[in-house]
Amino acid sequence: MSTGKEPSETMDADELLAAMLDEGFNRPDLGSEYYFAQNAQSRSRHIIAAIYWDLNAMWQLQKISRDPQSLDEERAKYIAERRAIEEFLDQSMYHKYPEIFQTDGHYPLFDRVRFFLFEHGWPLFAMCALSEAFRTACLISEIMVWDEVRKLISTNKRSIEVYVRSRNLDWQSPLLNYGHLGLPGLTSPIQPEMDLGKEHVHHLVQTSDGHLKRPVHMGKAQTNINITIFKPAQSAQKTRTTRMTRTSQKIQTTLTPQTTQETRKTQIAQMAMAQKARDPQRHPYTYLPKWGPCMKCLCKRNCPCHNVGGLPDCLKCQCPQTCRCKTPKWLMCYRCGSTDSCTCRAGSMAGDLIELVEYPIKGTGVRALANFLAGTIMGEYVGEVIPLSRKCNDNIYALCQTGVYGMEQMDQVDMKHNGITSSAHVGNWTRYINHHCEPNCTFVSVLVGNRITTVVQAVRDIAIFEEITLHYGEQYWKSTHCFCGSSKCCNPPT
Ligand SMILES: C[S@@+](CC[C@H](N)C(=O)[O-])C[C@H]1O[C@@H](n2cnc3c(N)ncnc32)[C@H](O)[C@@H]1O
Repeated sequence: MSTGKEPSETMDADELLAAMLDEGFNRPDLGSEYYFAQNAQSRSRHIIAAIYWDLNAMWQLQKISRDPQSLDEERAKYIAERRAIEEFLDQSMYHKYPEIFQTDGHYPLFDRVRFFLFEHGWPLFAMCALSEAFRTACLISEIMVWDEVRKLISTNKRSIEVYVRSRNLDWQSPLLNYGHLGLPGLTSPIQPEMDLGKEHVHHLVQTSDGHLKRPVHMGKAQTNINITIFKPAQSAQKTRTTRMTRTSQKIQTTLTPQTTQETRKTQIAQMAMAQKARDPQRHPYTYLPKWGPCMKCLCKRNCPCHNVGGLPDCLKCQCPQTCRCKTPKWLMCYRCGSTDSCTCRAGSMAGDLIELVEYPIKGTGVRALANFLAGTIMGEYVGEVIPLSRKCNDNIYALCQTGVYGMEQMDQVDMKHNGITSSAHVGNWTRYINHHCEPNCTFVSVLVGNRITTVVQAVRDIAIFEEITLHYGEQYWKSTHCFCGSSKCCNPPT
């Protein structure tokens, strides 16, 4: 609504703000109420992201400290963190129950604690107190920022509770320190209302009505795995009886008594190679190094430095003098950059900072619990590998595994499909990423270790609590409507 006035010195703050907005100021001058409110909101979002980050860090520390092989420093770090939590709870208790403290020590009066406890009770307070960001915000943040943090905690109360409980974080024992003092209302909520700690964290989906469910597909519970699995026994028979017999028949017919011993040897070697290539034990995504020209000097001969990416700082390359050697070349590993066969795995921390939630119509989806930067590798798309020789009945979660793209060496790898990764029954959290016609992530096929694998990578910055999305390809939506809600939707509901 236009006020029709120009900003002037006689206006009060509200009028000035309205006039400035009329004039097309998106961001009013520093010092205005509007600016502070905006600033408080953005700062509170950073604080809530830091709270989840800390809870995750506490989970990792707790796991390490309970490991009998952990180092003394690691255990000391965990103990120091626990002390900081207890100290914070002491301050909060003192405010609530000053009579129990036989001390002259001064603790700050803490209205924030009182309101928080009134709104959410001790369990959520103790859970949040595990985070240093929460403790600091509670103690020293500005009032407007704290109000925003409180609002965000209120709307994500369930999410925080599920995060802490499903990771078996020990929030109870610091509270039990005060149990013997007979504090009212402390002992009962300590009992867990639900036993989430036994399930993998990605076996829990938060429903819109505040419940939790275990993901199920075609009547079968979906299980979380860390790496892609391949069962050669299931695909072995078919490969052997069809392709293998045909190859050996062909070679046998050419083996006539007149063939010289030399040719015979070559043919046997060829047969062995053919057998190896069709070995059902071989993982279909294994990258087989190839012979080829040196990419640095483009001398079209094989180079000993394996410098297929043409790295300018390669010291090994002595081309063109030594380019006559015959060394198989490797693509560069996406993780470590090595051109030798390495043992890398496409691990990612992002899976610890997401949660599974149910979205209307689309079903289970993935919500970010951190601010992720563009380019972050969110996770590897894992599942059961179905070789091309086997029929795949999954048309919901199946992903074709192609050669490596998104890399300079694209032209050196066949772009044909190597197999299908189906995560219908076994897979990780990435299988729940819903489609969006303007997604924030994309599939990238890369070489990691000696396997070609598909990872999910952020294409733009993703803000905390945003849904993580991918583009499945327009083909996927030929016969069904897409409910992404984008103005560029490929097949919106009519
Ligand atoms: C790979 S799964 C994603 C996880 C799935 N939501 C679930 O509950 O397991 C793909 C399926 O999710 C649903 N889905 C994902 N994105 C959607 C969208 N934009 N509109 C409608 N349905 C969607 C469709 O049922 C689709 O077949």
